[in-house]
Amino acid sequence: MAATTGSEMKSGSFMSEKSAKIFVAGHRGLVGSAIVRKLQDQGFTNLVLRTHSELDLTSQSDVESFFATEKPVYVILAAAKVGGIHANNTYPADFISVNLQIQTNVIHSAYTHGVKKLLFLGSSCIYPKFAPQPIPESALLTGPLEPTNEWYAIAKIAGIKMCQAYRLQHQWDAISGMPTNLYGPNDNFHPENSHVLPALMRRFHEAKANNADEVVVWGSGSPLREFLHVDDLADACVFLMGRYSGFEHVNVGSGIEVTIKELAELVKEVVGFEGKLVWDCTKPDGTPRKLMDNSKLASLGWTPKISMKDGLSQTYEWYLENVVQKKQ
Ligand SMILES: NC(=O)C1=CN([C@@H]2O[C@H](COP(=O)(O)OP(=O)(O)OC[C@H]3O[C@@H](n4cnc5c(N)ncnc54)[C@H](OP(=O)(O)O)[C@@H]3O)[C@@H](O)[C@H]2O)C=CC1
Ligand SMILES: C[C@H]1O[C@H](OP(=O)(O)OP(=O)(O)OC[C@H]2O[C@@H](n3cnc4c(=O)[nH]c(N)nc43)[C@H](O)[C@@H]2O)[C@@H](O)[C@@H](O)C1=O
Repeated sequence: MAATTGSEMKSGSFMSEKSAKIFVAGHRGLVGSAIVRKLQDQGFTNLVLRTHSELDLTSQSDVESFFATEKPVYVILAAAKVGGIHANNTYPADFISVNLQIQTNVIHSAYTHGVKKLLFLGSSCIYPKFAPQPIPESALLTGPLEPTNEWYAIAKIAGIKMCQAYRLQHQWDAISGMPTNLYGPNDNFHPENSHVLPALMRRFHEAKANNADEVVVWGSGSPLREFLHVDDLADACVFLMGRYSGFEHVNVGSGIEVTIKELAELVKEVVGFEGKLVWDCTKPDGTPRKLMDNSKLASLGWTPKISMKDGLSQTYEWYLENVVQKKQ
């Protein structure tokens, strides 16, 4: 069989089909909600959305009936079991099984029911723990994974491979984007299960409100992480839907890399906490560094716009208005 991988870049019709039915899976999450805002800003009028309780994407029969009935033309898959280092490390069975089920059901039913194009979202944790930095797309499957999130990473790698397999066998336009660590409105601010940025924002906020002297931060503070505002990611997703039809997944990063210690100092300043930091070295550091090589996406014509300073202030304002004030 000839390997039909699709053109690396073509100007698809997506951007001109403003009334085409688009299923954004996971539309109430950090990423899905940002994608909905971006699509609406760009004039897309026919979004089909389902909450988790309306459609459980782990149910193959429910997903199948949904696609048979709704017949979306485009799909953006931003529904997944997601969490930070502690959640990934504590619930490995959930992270591998739920993600494999959601993505397998959605990708297969989307193909079967004639969806024109699908975007699958993975994560920078798909790359080997000691990948070359910045990490090019070609580093996939070249070495062992970071143990704290290998179960989630294996599911995400399977998602990329499923898109590639359907492209090869059926010439179907399924693409994959690999975002770096994200933050922004509608993030998960759970004290243990969230990612580092929302976890610290909440912890500093609560410490300030309670006049605490210190805040505990996990690990050694030395790991490096790259952060991208979710509105930039959403912009990149719409860009990829309109402009990319290649076989290989595409990294989506910011190039903005800080140590966890620097991040803690930045969040502390934005929140206005004046006490000290205490490091809990019983907690895992995870991968030492995972900076994406963004040159592929940049060469297609996309670059991020939101600075970390603006992104952090905007996210803290959102947190105050939408989490803190709603609790009062
Ligand atoms: N956050 C980050 O830093 C990063 C995220 N990503 C990727 O982006 C995508 C979205 O992540 P993010 O927005 O952060 O995650 P969130 O947890 O914020 O949102 C996930 C969404 O998926 C929905 N969902 C989960 N399970 C099911 C299910 N069984 N049936 C239906 N819906 C379900 C959730 O609904 P409900 O809340 O009702 O359960 C929620 O709306 C994921 O693929 C993730 O891997 C990639 C890199 C970094
Ligand atoms: C996006 C990516 O996110 C996950 O990987 P991660 O980047 O390691 O995730 P994280 O944000 O939880 O931690 C980043 C760093 O920060 C430190 N850290 C300090 N203090 C807190 C803290 O309070 N909470 C958390 N969560 N981490 C803390 C923590 O010890 C670590 O060194 C994947 O599992 C997977 O979900 C994935 O793909």
